Amino acid sequence: MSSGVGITLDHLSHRYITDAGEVVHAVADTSVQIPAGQFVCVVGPSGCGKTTLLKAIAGFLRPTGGQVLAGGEPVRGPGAQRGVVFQQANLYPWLTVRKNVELGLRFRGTPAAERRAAAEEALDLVGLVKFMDAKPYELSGGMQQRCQIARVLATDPGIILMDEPFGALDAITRHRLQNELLTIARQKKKTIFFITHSVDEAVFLGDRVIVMSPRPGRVVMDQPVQISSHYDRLLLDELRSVPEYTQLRDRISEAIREDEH
Ligand SMILES: Nc1ncnc2c1ncn2[C@@H]1O[C@H](COP(=O)(O)OP(=O)(O)OP(=O)(O)O)[C@@H](O)[C@H]1O
Repeated sequence: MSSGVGITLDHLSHRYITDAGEVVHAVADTSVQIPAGQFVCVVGPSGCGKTTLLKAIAGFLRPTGGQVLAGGEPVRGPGAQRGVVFQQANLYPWLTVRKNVELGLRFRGTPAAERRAAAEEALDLVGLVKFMDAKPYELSGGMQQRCQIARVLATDPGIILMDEPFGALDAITRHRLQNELLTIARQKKKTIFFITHSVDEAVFLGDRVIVMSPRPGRVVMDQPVQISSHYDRLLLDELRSVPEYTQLRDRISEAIREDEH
């Protein structure tokens, strides 16, 4: 199993040129150092460049300024070391859950037996072993997201990039998946870059919360979160109501509101 890989955003900036020829300054001079194994949540107003940052780390776009390093190496395109989880699961409807999870490994030419073992292990982690032979349309929205997470886990990347993965789920399923993801993150020690609109979700999941300004996005708050390490014996759900948790959540919400004015 490969463990987490560090990420460096080195004076990253990005300007898009629209089809109409307008320049959109999405991200301004952003430098962030993310150590291997850290769970970082990014929040900020709509359009502040969160997805642009994620795409630059994934290697889906070349930033117009600065650079991204993953494990100390410049990112020049997508790579096996970085897995991406989107808001929509994008599963192939004609493939079973297991075959969907094996897909990344199949593209890499991993032998069938190895693929199967990795898929089963990943499905076990997300609690979907019983549904291995089901088709995606037989799964609920939450289960489809679990399947997408398993597909990324099966390829064993050092970095997992998540773009509002629970944004389309109902509140109860969302809480459940947050608990599961936190358990997996602690167990696997991957580096996780997680975009969300929910400050509550960010404080619950993150070892650190980064708050971005309105466009052009830059870091306006960089907040370590150590609540869960202080409350080791509490159940995950109980963590959400400890005073430190609610205070931090309010402080971050306030920082976002202040910056919007
Ligand atoms: N391909 C593109 N061409 C032109 N402008 C773009 C393109 N992609 C994004 N933008 C613009 O860049 C800005 C940042 O977009 P981005 O998707 O990174 O923001 P975001 O913080 O993830 O937004 P949201 O929270 O709404 O998902 C926005 O103003 C968006 O309209």
